[in-house]
Amino acid sequence: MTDVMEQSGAPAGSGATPNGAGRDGTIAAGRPDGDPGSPVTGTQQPDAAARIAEIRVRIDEIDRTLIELWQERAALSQEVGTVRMASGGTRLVLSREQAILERFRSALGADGTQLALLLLRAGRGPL
Ligand SMILES: O=C(O)C(=O)C[C@]1(C(=O)O)C=C[C@@H](O)C=C1
Repeated sequence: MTDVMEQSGAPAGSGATPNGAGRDGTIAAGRPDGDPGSPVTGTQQPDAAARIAEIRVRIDEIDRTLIELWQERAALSQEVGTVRMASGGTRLVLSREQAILERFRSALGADGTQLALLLLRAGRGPL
């Protein structure tokens, strides 16, 4: 795929969205062997391209950590729910959810609220 195609969005009829994800959220592999390879940097300037590649190493580390933490949190949240319901308690504790929503909102603003809603849903399922 060329830079021009990257900038102008997905090829017509590919079913992909501008960020590269398909309608179902999956990312198509860039190579036939399934290895996504090294995505283009979006610049032709070598120094800028080198710096972008360097920064992306750390971004990829952060993303891996976020995914691990997301999965760990969801598993812990599910365990809390299982323990509570097995002991005759409620599936949810809304006051606790409110406190978590407020924690994320005060740290990150409106996006924090959206993030917290997704985190809570990952653990206890949709309301
Ligand atoms: O802390 C709890 O009691 C949980 O059950 C975990 C959790 C969460 O994911 O943070 C999930 C459901 C509850 O309604 C509140 C919070």
